[in-house]
Amino acid sequence: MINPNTARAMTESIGRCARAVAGPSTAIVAVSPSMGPESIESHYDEALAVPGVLAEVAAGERAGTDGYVIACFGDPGLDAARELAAGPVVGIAQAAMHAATLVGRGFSVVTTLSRTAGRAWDLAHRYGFAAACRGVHACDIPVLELDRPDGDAREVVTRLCAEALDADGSDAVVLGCAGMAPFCAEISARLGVPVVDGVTAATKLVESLICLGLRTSARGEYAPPPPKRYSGLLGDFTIP
Ligand SMILES: NC(=O)NC1=NC(=O)NC1=O
Repeated sequence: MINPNTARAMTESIGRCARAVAGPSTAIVAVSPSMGPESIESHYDEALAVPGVLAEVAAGERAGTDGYVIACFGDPGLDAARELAAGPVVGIAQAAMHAATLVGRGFSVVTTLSRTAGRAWDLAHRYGFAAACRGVHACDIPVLELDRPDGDAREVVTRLCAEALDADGSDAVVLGCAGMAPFCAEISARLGVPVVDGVTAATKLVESLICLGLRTSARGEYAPPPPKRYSGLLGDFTIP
């Protein structure tokens, strides 16, 4: 489980959520880069998070990791990570959107800042869910304030999920941030519709792919990157 931001509390929360659904033979290791943004709320943050994500994948390959979840709703570095990894790499946005389309005709995404809505739409189109994604709604709560004990994030997100279902005519909700994972079961129970959290969806998807013997294809686009020199700080990365 790679948390692409450097917020330790989120990494621990992601690990807890993944372990809650992981099978008995699955060892969950939750990690986050030592460098990068404390939260990812813009294209700039996302770009600066990718080197750290790739460093964690490279370390995982050296350790023999079977598969990876990129636990940020922008799926930062997903394609590049697949070039490094032998096993499957699944982003929480892609996993959540897939799961939502298996239990509903149309889903609404409820995410954090309004400025990240475009990225969610981009991913829906990239993953082939342009028709199934009926709307993207932002609660405008900063990522690192989602778990504030004195905050009202859980209520705000729940209310926005209900409004999104009505506004979009959708029948499922995708939570658009790893920080919302702990809200998932309660919101689903209160609204009576499938609410999908990408952290747990991606965890089970990676498990399933591994169980099916499906590894990232080394043929074509996801083949290991051609060897070359990387100067400056990036030169410290060793591609496995
Ligand atoms: N839409 C989002 O805010 N996504 C995220 N930012 C993070 O730092 N983690 C996420 O999942």
